[in-house]
Amino acid sequence: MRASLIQIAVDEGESVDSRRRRAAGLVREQAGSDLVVLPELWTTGAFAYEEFGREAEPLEGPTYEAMAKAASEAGVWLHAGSIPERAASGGGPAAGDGSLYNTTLVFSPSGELAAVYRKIHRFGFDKGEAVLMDAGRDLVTVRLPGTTLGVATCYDLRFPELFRGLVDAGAETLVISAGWPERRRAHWTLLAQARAVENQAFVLACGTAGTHAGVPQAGHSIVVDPWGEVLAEAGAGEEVLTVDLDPAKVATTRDQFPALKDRVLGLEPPGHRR
Ligand SMILES: NC(=O)CCC(=O)C(=O)O
Repeated sequence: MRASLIQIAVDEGESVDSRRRRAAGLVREQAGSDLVVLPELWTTGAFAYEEFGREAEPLEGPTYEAMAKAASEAGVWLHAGSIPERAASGGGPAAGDGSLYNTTLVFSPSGELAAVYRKIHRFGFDKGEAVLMDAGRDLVTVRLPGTTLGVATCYDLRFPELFRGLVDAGAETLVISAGWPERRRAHWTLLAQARAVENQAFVLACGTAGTHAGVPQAGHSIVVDPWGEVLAEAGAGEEVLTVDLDPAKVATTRDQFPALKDRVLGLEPPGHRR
């Protein structure tokens, strides 16, 4: 399976329309790959909080249209990163007409919508995304020929229980789209490897390059195999990271080193038994 991670630069000098056209062109250039991945909130920038409401789109808005078309023209499975989605109804904290979500779209090679994932862990503590957007509730997996994707977004990477839930639902390839800042790049690399090792799964983590809202982005998109080996890692700038994976490696790793079978579930809290 050939996967291409498009680490697009999200700089303030470029309009959303221009970046959308450029992203579609980059997806089309990946014809021949099986799976193409874009990062989190690449239309606005993950830290451009003021843009979220202004640039929010309905699910089937301009980014959906452009990405569905690009997926079918390239003939690839497309994890189209995420968009600020204004849901048709709801009424989230700062949403106005409807709730805002950080929403991932996945398209099949014929351009059909295959999955929608709304980010569960919102970043910012008591500001930014955490107050502007609503939280998704549902884990999402997507069956591809040869592997099952488990979908997660950026800050989700810090929450191992989400990934265990995806593995329990059959995920073998964990795809994380992100807008991770340079300041915490060491966490990004470490956590990507940890999620691969503990879940004995491939990790495809695609971030952004550039600087928006004064936040330099880490880049360094990374692909890790189920043994924790880094198969490929991008630099800091805009780049397409392409890697060939053998999906069967998940089963062989889990058979040869069956640590997942040794899980002990339902542990009691301290002091429960006297
Ligand atoms: N967009 C995000 O979720 C940022 C996450 C982040 O910066 C971190 O976890 O650190």
